Amino acid sequence: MLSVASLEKRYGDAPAVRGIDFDLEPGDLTVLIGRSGAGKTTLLRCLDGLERPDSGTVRLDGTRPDPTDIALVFQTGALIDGKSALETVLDGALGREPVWRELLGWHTAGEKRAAIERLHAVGLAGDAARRVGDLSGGERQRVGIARALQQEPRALLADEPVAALDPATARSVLERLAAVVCERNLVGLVSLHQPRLAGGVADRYLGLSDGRVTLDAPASDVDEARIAAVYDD
Ligand SMILES: Nc1ncnc2c1ncn2[C@@H]1O[C@H](COP(=O)(O)OP(=O)(O)OP(=O)(O)O)[C@@H](O)[C@H]1O
Repeated sequence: MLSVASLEKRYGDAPAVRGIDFDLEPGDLTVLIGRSGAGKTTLLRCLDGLERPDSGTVRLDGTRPDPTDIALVFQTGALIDGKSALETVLDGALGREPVWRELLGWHTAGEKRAAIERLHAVGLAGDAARRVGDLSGGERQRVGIARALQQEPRALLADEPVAALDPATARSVLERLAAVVCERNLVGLVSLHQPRLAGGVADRYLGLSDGRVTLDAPASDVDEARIAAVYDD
């Protein structure tokens, strides 16, 4: 379980997130919603360790997470166009393999097998050799998810991973995310600009308004009015 308690992050004097408390169960995909500036990215970056919170705690199953325990997928995938899909996924093992091996691009047979399996999990097994720069937006995002899985995280976070995609492609990427979170029993937390896309894939909703949690409920208890209230606050 990912447990967040009393999390606060300020930029200068301005609080970006404050008094954040929640628990997320593995196997569930939680959709993080809130207006622009509500603090979604800041929260995800604090969970991933890219930002240091001013106060509060983040725990995975009761202990402080290791750097590789929590993976974050970015909006544009943050991929290098010239690399193949397979090479990109292999990069996800950075931090788990010796630095010299990463620098030389040497990977063990086991890592390569695992990377192919992760491409398979996101529906791209046949695209391992393709240049990332030649892939569609949805395929790139799925490579980004496979790379995050290669990190062997216990929690998979994504910051607006489908913002640049058309609705049908966005939906299929979210369905893949939900599937890998469920199959691998990961904690899943994904921020979305369009909450409508979450219907049917979200197990839980977490809503932020002005840096505070104003919605934390299973999807079965959340209707359009509760979602709208997060944006009205
Ligand atoms: N590096 C930074 N320096 C100063 N202020 C920041 C920084 N990053 C975020 N903020 C501020 O913190 C608040 C929360 O921003 P954040 O990016 O977390 O919101 P968000 O919900 O992700 O917004 P969006 O949906 O537009 O991406 C905003 O007021 C923002 O201006």
